Amino acid sequence: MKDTLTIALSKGRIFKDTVPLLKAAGIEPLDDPETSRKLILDTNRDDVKLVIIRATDVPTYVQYGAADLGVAGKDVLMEHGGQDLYELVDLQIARCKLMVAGFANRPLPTTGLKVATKFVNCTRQYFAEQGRQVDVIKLYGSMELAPLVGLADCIVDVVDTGNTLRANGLEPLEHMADITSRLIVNKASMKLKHAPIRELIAHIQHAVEQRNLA
Ligand SMILES: Nc1ncnc2c1ncn2[C@@H]1O[C@H](COP(=O)(O)OP(=O)(O)OP(=O)(O)O)[C@@H](O)[C@H]1O
Ligand SMILES: O=P(O)(O)OC[C@H]1O[C@H](OP(=O)(O)OP(=O)(O)O)[C@H](O)[C@@H]1O
Repeated sequence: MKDTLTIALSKGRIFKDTVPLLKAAGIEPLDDPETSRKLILDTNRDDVKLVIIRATDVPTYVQYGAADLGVAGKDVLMEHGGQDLYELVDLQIARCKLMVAGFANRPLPTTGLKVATKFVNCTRQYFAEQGRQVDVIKLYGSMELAPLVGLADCIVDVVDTGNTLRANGLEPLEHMADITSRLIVNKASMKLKHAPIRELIAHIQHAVEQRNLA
């Protein structure tokens, strides 16, 4: 019997940008997660299933082997820590930057700096490396609101066009990391299902290169 491969994806931009890469590997989902309520999607291949989960949960499913592979942003991977998984292909999708953002003409306090973010580990590490003492306030979304209502002096979040920051009177202040999404693989799956995973990776890698040439 053929090994089954389970691939973890999040709805929205990652799903949308991953579908063409999967198609190049001969894998086509039979449902659209934007319209279906199903969490496990069949594909045109009996041996490949997609599981649709929150972006932040993708590394966890892959770490524990509940999914063999997944697609996750580098921001999410840095925050997770990357235990028990390999980061194999930079898919160069969902490109953005992890940044510190705040009010343009208000210097950040040098002591007692309050930072609101969902990226608490990345944030602690970034400021600790610079010897800056911070209070990190964990949020789950809409970080931009925090400085506006005095919850924090600044935020750490991903920025693409900068429109969300601008719309809220904020600006990017410090660049922390360039972000793209990566294909990740569970370490045990990589050993046990080596051949089908290698084949899938080769197709996806090729599709990324072809897309970049176009
Ligand atoms: N505005 C953006 N432009 C480009 N890429 C982005 C943008 N926002 C987020 N990303 C990247 O896409 C990934 C998935 O983002 P998405 O918005 O689908 O999930 P999320 O809402 O951040 O996560 P969750 O649902 O788990 O809270 C992020 O981890 C990041 O790498
Ligand atoms: O610089 P911009 O182009 O404005 O993009 C940045 C915004 O994108 C992300 O949110 P997203 O659009 O994914 O919304 P969500 O995470 O709340 O779904 C992020 O949390 C920022 O709010």
